[in-house]
Amino acid sequence: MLRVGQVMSRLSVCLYSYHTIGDALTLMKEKQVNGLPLLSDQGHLLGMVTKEQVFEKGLEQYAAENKAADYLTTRFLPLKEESVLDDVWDLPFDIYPVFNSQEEITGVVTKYSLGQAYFQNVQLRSQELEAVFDSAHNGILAINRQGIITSLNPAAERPTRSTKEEAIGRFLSDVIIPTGLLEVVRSGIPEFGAKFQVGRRLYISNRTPIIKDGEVIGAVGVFQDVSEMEKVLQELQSVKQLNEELRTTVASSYDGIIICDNQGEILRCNPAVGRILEVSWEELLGRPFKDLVDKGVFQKNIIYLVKKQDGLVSILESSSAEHSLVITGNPVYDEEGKMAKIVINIRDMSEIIFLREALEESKQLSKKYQAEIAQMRSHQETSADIRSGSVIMKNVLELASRVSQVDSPVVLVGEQGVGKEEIAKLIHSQSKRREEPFYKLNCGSFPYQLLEIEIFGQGNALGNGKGKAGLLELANNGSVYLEDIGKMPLNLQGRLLRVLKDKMLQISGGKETVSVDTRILAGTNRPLIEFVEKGLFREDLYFSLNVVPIKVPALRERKEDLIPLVLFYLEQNNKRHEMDKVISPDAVQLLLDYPWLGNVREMENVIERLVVTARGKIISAKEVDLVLYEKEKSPLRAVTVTGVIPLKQAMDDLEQQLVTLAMEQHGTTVKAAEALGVNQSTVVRKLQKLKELNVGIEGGSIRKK
Ligand SMILES: Nc1ncnc2c1ncn2[C@@H]1O[C@H](COP(=O)(O)OP(=O)(O)OP(=O)(O)O)[C@@H](O)[C@H]1O
Repeated sequence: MLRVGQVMSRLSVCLYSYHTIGDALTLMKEKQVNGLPLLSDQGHLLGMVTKEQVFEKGLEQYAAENKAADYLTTRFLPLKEESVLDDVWDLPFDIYPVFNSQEEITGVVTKYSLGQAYFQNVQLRSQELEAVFDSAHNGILAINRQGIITSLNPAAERPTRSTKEEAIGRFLSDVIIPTGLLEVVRSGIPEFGAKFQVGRRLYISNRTPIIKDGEVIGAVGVFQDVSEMEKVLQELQSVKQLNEELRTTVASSYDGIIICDNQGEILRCNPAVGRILEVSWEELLGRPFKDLVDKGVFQKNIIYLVKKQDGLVSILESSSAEHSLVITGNPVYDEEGKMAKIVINIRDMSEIIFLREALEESKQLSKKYQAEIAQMRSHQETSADIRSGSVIMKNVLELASRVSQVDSPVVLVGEQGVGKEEIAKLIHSQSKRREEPFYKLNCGSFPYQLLEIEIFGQGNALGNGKGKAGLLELANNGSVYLEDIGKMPLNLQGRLLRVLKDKMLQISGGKETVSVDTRILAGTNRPLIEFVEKGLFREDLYFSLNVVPIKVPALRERKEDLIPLVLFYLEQNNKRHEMDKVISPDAVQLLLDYPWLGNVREMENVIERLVVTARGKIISAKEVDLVLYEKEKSPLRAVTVTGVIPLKQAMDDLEQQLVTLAMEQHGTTVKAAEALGVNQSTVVRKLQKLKELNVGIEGGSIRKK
C-alpha cells in the first residue's frame, strides 16, 4: 500500500516572516518544489507560499523584496506521511504540507505527484491481478448483468472450448453449456459445489454474484477440474470394496488363516483358527506366533521355517485335540523384494476325512433308496406262498381270507420276518382287487421328503412337467402295504387319514387333490397303540386304520410250523441250486430247539446256507450247530486276557481291534460309531490313526488275544 511519505518532496527548509518572495522563489527552485510552508516565529504553520499564488497576484505587483508572507495562502490541508495514497489522491488542493508522526513538518506534496503515483500504483496492481488471473489453476469466468462474458482466464478456455478472444463479449450460453451463472445473476444467490461435465472431464464450480452498491452487476464462476480426483476417489472406493471382500473371505474361510508380520507378530486371524486350535482367536492378535509353539499348540514354528527356506513351506502336524493339520506358510514380499508378511493356512484334515466319509455314506444311502424305490415301483408279485401246520397260523390265515372279501384297512402286527407281508399279499390276491396293482413301501427306511413323494406323489406346481404319481395313486383300485406304519412322520399321517376317510389324496407340492380308491394294508413290529401313547402316532388315524388288526405270531409260538417250513425251504433251495440235499433227524431236532428270533426270514437264510455249505448229501447236526451257534462261539465276542501287559498298551490294542471289527461288520463310520457308542468323528480319527500305524482296515488283519 503506497503512502504519502513515499511520494512527497522532503524539505530541510521552511519560510519565516523575514523571508522575501525572492528568497522563497529561489528556495523553491533549489528544492524543485512548487510551494513551501511558512512558519511563525514560534514554528507554527501559518500557510503555504506557492508559485501559483505569485502568478495569481499578478506580475505587475511583484517585487523580489516583497515579503513572502504577502503571498501566503491559508487554503491548504496538512497530510501525514503515513496517509494511504488511495485516501488522499483526489483531495481538492494543489499542494499539501506533510507532517511526520511527531507532528513535525517534513515536506510538501502536490496533487499532481499524488495523482501520478496513485495511477502508477493502480496500474501495477491491475497487472499483478491480471497475472494471477491468467495463471490461476482453476478456470475463472465472469459475466455482466446481461449474461455477456466479460472475463475469462486461460484455465477456463478448456471447459469452454474457446479462446479468451473468442469468448469475451459473447453471451454465456453460446460458449458453455452449464448456464448456472445466469441464474446466479438473476437470483443474486451464490451457488457452491455444483458439478458439471464437459466431454470426459468433470468440473466443480462455485458461482458468486458481483455486487456493486447493493446491486447485482454480474457473476463470477470459478471451476475446478476434478476428473483426476474423481478417478482417485473411485479407485479408493474399489480398494475399499476389495479390502472388505478380502476381509469377509478370510473371516468366512473354513480353513484357519493367520497373517503375521516378518517378525512373527500375529496381525490378523480368522474364527476358524479358534475352531481348529481350540483357542480364543481374538486373543491371538498382536501376540507373537512363537507363543503358540511355546504353548504346544504347534510343534514347529512355521514362521522360522518360511524365513529359513525363503519360500512356501507345508508341514503336517497333530494338534493337541488329536486333529491332523496341514499347515502352509506363504511369504508375501514387498516392492523391494523383502519378506513383509507370512500368511499361514491351517487345514484340519480330520474334518475333511470325516466329510468325505459322510459324503460317501450319503451316496451309498441314496443308491440304496434308488434301488428300493425301483424295486417297490415295479409291479409286485402278489401270489402268496404260505406254509403252515399250526392251528394258530391257520386261524390267522382264515381271518386274512375273510377280510380279503371286504375293503376295510388291515393292520398286521408281528415280529420281524413272521410273514406279515406275505399275509398282506394273500389278502390282496384273494380280494376283488386281485387284478389291480399291489405296492409295498417301508415307512421307516426313507427320509421324510422322499417318503412324502413316494407315497403321495409330487404335483406339477412348477408347471415343468415333472410331476410324479405316488404309490397311493399308482395303486388306485388296488392295494398298498405300508410296512412299519408306526414310523410314518406325523405330518404325513394326517394326509393318509384323508385317503382313508374321504378317499381324497392331496398331492405333495401343490393344492391338487385327486380321488383314489386304494386299500390300505399296514404292518408293524410293535403294537400301534404304543406309538399312540408316545405321541408318535395320531389317535384318529389309529382308530381308522386298526379296523381289523391281525396278530401274526412269532415262529417260536407255533412250533408245528417248523417242519413244514424246513421242508419247504429245503425243497426250494435244492431246486434253485440244483441239489438233492436231505437233513438228518438229529439236525432237524437242533432246528426245532432253536429259538428263531428272526422268525421265518432267519429260517429261510439258515436253510439256504445249510444247503449250499453242507459237504455231503446229508446235512448233519454238526453243520447245523455250526451255522446256528457260530456267532455265540466266536472268540471275538469277549475280551480274553492271557497275560499281564501295560494297561495303556492293552487299551490301545483293544481300541484298534474294536474299531477295525466295527468297520468290518458295519461298513460305514456312522454305523460303526453307533455300535461302539461313540461319535462318528471319534471313529474317523481313530481310523486315521490306524492308517498311519498301518494296522487299519486296509493295513492289516484283526489281532486277537
Ligand atoms: N408262512 C410262510 N411260509 C413261507 N414263507 C414265509 C412264511 N412266512 C414268511 N415267509 C417268508 O419269510 C420272509 C419274511 O416274511 P415277510 O417279509 O412277510 O415278513 P414280515 O413280517 O413282513 O417281516 P418284516 O416286518 O421284517 O418286514 C419272506 O421271504 C417270506 O416269503
